[in-house]
Amino acid sequence: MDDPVLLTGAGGRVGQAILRDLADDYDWRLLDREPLPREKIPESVDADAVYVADVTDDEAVAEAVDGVGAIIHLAGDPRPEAPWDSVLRNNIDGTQTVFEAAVEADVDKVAFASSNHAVGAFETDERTPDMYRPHDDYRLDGTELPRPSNLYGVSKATGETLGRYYHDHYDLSVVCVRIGNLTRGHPPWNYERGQAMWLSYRDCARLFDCCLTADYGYEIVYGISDNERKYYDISRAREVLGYEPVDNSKEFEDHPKNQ
Ligand SMILES: NC(=O)C1=CN([C@@H]2O[C@H](COP(=O)(O)OP(=O)(O)OC[C@H]3O[C@@H](n4cnc5c(N)ncnc54)[C@H](O)[C@@H]3O)[C@@H](O)[C@H]2O)C=CC1
Ligand SMILES: O=C1O[C@H](COP(=O)(O)O)[C@@H](O)[C@H](O)[C@H]1O
Repeated sequence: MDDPVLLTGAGGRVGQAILRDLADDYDWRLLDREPLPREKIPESVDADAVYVADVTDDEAVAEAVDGVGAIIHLAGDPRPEAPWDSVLRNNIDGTQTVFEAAVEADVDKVAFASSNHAVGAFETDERTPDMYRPHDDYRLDGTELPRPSNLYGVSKATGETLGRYYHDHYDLSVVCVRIGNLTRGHPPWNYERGQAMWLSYRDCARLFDCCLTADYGYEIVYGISDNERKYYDISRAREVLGYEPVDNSKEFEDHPKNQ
């Protein structure tokens, strides 16, 4: 990808995981509604490539998108318990604004940060906790319909559907990454669900790197590390995107904080 890449929500956890490993690999433009402190901006990024803007501001988004080849769209309210007015504005309206700006500016591809919470209601009382354990072979693979856990999950499922619309009607390449649980350094302690859907920082960067370099039409993939415990099948991410995760939450299983 020689053209600039816009990263929305650049100051957050996922954005910083991506920039930590890919700062020098792309010509980044960074957008966040909060001013980014110096330590969150890679040295390779000029000040005029940093946009302080809300993703619901269509004029500001159009300016940031002009001339980019791809967008990684992360900005939004990430709280599973977020109220409807917030996810409606930040996640649904903001995502539609980004997709619309992308087609207006003739952008090639958009990687959209969806979530495990778009499908959290598959985790029924009958299936849990077994589905979080290595012996269990229950899998979601991205072909299933959404079954959101909460209104935040509804907003992520809506973002996926917006992506489908902009792909089908405007030929925009769209990949929706149902991100699991991103934590730095180690998986969440004493949390089987979180360990089954752990996404390490370096695997997060590897996955979004693939989203920028691979060819695809419309895809929904799961964003987790190569965990032994899992209920998400990452074959599609491997096959279509070339994703090769290197971490596995099992490596931390005997850590004292897990006992
Ligand atoms: N961290 C995780 O484990 C997971 C994250 N995700 C998704 O990934 C994305 C990023 O999540 P995190 O980095 O964890 O969240 P975060 O809260 O650390 O970062 C989000 C960033 O987006 C910015 N932002 C929020 N609303 C905005 C708006 N309306 N306009 C412009 N900027 C705005 C915030 O200022 C913040 O810097 C979110 O869409 C979240 O739903 C999905 C699944 C798991
Ligand atoms: O979508 C998200 O999912 C992760 C994991 O969910 P949790 O309910 O197991 O914590 C969450 O940590 C993150 O904030 C959220 O954006």
